[in-house]
Amino acid sequence: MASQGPVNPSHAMFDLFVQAQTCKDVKHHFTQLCRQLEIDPKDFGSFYAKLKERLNYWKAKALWTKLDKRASHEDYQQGKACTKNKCLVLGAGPCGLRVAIELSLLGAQVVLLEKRETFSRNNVLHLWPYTIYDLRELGAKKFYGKFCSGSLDHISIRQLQLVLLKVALLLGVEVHTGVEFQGLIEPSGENGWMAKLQPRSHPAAAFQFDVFISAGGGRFVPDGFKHKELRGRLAIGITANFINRHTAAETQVEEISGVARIYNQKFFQELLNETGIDLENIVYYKDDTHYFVMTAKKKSLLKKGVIKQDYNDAEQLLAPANVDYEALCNYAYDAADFSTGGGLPDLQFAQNHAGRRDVAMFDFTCMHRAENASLVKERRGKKLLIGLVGDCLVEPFWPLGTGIARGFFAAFDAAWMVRSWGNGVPHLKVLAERESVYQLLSQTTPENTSKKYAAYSIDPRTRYQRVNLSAIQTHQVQHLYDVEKTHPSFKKQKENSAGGSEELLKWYQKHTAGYKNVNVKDFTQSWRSGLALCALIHHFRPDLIDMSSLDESNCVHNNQLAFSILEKELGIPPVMSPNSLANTDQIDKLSMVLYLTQIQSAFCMILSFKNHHALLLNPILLSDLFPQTLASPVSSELDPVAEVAPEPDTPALMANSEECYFCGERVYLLERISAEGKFFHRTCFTCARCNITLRLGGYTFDQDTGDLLNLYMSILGLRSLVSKFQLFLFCFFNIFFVSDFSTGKFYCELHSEELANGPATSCEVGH
Ligand SMILES: NC(=O)C1=CN([C@@H]2O[C@H](COP(=O)(O)OP(=O)(O)OC[C@H]3O[C@@H](n4cnc5c(N)ncnc54)[C@H](OP(=O)(O)O)[C@@H]3O)[C@@H](O)[C@H]2O)C=CC1
Repeated sequence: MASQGPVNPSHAMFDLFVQAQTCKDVKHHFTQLCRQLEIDPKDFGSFYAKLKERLNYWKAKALWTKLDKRASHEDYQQGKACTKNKCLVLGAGPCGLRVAIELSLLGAQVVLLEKRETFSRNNVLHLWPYTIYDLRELGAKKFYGKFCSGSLDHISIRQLQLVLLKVALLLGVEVHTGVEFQGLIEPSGENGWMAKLQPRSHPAAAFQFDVFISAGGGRFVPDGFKHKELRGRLAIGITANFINRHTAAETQVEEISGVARIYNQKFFQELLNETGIDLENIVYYKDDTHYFVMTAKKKSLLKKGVIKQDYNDAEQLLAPANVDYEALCNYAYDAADFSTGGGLPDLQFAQNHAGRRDVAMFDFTCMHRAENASLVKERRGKKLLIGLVGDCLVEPFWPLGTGIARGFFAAFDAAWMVRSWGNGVPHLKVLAERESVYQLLSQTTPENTSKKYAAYSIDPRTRYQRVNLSAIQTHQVQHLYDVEKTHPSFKKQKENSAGGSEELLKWYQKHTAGYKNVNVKDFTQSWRSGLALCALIHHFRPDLIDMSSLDESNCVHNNQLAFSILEKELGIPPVMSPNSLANTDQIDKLSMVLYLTQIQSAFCMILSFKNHHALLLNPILLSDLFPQTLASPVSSELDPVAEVAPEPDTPALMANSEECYFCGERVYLLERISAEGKFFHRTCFTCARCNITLRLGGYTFDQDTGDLLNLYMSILGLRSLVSKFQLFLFCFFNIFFVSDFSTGKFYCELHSEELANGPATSCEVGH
């Protein structure tokens, strides 16, 4: 009744804003509220403070208490960490909105663009415990009373978007819907980085920014980033949403949090007998809609006429032209009706954003993942920090329950990156830190992340259990700094390196001149036979090599000889195998330059130390400088003044070559990769269970020695049906690379999930 509502118009407007159930209504009531309170939302710096001051309404105050608590976290530096930063966020999906909230708490000006006008995703997302905690602390329950009530741990995407949109607006984020981002516009004249938008005349097109966060969803890849596609065996997913009228009869019907064929043969056989529908599994969640997601067998889809023609290629198979939409609706309807025992009366499809019946079919074993999470572009001296979050960074393999949880993690990590940027941390360090954290993202599970949800902040150390912010070094992210070729710093860098290589080449020419079959004219082919290296060694230490015994055609032997001497006497490990140098199609120039620079440094020091005999009086210093030389019997024959080590400023080559962690063979610098402090051949880096090749950042390492998977398998019989369903899913979709924390072994995503989660994790149903 009208008389029971608040009398103060701004209170009434606030209530309407809080209760609004569409994106349009939220924005409309927000504008009305701002007008009523005479606050300009563009005044982002003081907007929230003014709002609090002018809306002294008990309902609002309860919300302010929550938001104040979050804002008071030390990471935000009292909202001053990023006051100079202007951030453009692309995408008002859950992840774009979540990162926008964090950026505004850091004090940045945040403009968010979304091409859709409406929030119409009925699909339901499973929430990890921390996401529930996080959303509660942002006031989710005040905006959506039913939020995770009782044992519910899911929410429809559109409800989640509405909650986050409201919070973002209250914190001063400028949200524009119906605007498409079409690319970056490089700085020119007085202008900094801007965005090309559709419509072109949109006011946000004038926004100049120094941070760009892309949360544009799974298929959106901003310029400069590379996506990898991971594809498993075909698994055809169908999602369907039906209107929930919230009647007593509907309330009675129980949710199905996951049932898989291998654990309930009878159910699926009956379904097949009665309807001709053949499924691997089915999930049903009751939310804004009745939401069903199921995996259907291709054969039954063909038989029921849902798929018109059989193709091996999944894209062709599921292309809209090859799908009978009517038949698909019937298929989904019958499956939903059967699995709920006909308990949902008058099943009627909800509408999707296109105003059609909300049913979709897709190949959900195809997953994209960005190779890196960040990038810095510099043009005309203006730097732009770019970061990816959400599906745009890592698309979830939804049956594993990872999507929104990892999406929020990435949003926090991106905010932490922007905080460093705002604090003036050098750009390469910002990138290195962000990429160090990104390596861990695919490994996160509810089990291996910190349980102290209240302590979670944008600081990765509060969430990831084993994070090393310096795991990746600045020199490893040079390629993520994209500076224009005409920029003075680029030119200088290039000149220096060119000049440096020329000097190096001349030095080698001088010290190998006159040797038979040795002609140093480059950093690649000239070194293939091994004679040039042997000649150099002979030049400085003729006693170590008999040049007359060497045969130019015996390249592998020559290389082996030179590598051994250089390693033993100077402590410089080879960067590749003797065979690789002799036979590879393309010798890596950069690696050779680095290797030869090491050798040059070492021999130069020998020469220079000839005049510094005093040094030899200090044996401790000597042993520090020349460990190999002093330890080796050969070295005792060396001229003492020659006992020198390479310069310490080339750490990469200082490390000795290692044995491969997997095969035990020697692994050379050029061919080696490392993870968890272990070195190995790229080809040896495979999952301990399924042998699939792993990638860095996409594995889990288990330190213990026992294989927990066996343990989980053995206790499987004691677990619930849902648990079995999960394990079944993990086995069924055995392709994705993650990792685990239980065995001294490396695991792919699939098997790590099995290990880390065990069969107890519930499945995610959003997609
Ligand atoms: N159908 C489903 O159930 C889906 C579920 N999800 C789940 O949602 C969660 C978070 O996803 P999130 O990473 O936020 O991504 P989302 O896909 O939810 O959001 C990205 C948004 O950005 C919009 N967008 C894309 N390109 C542009 C552009 N050039 N200009 C303006 N807007 C653009 C997208 O519109 P548009 O979609 O029209 O391209 C979309 O609304 C994950 O858990 C994920 O699994 C994500 C996608 C689909």
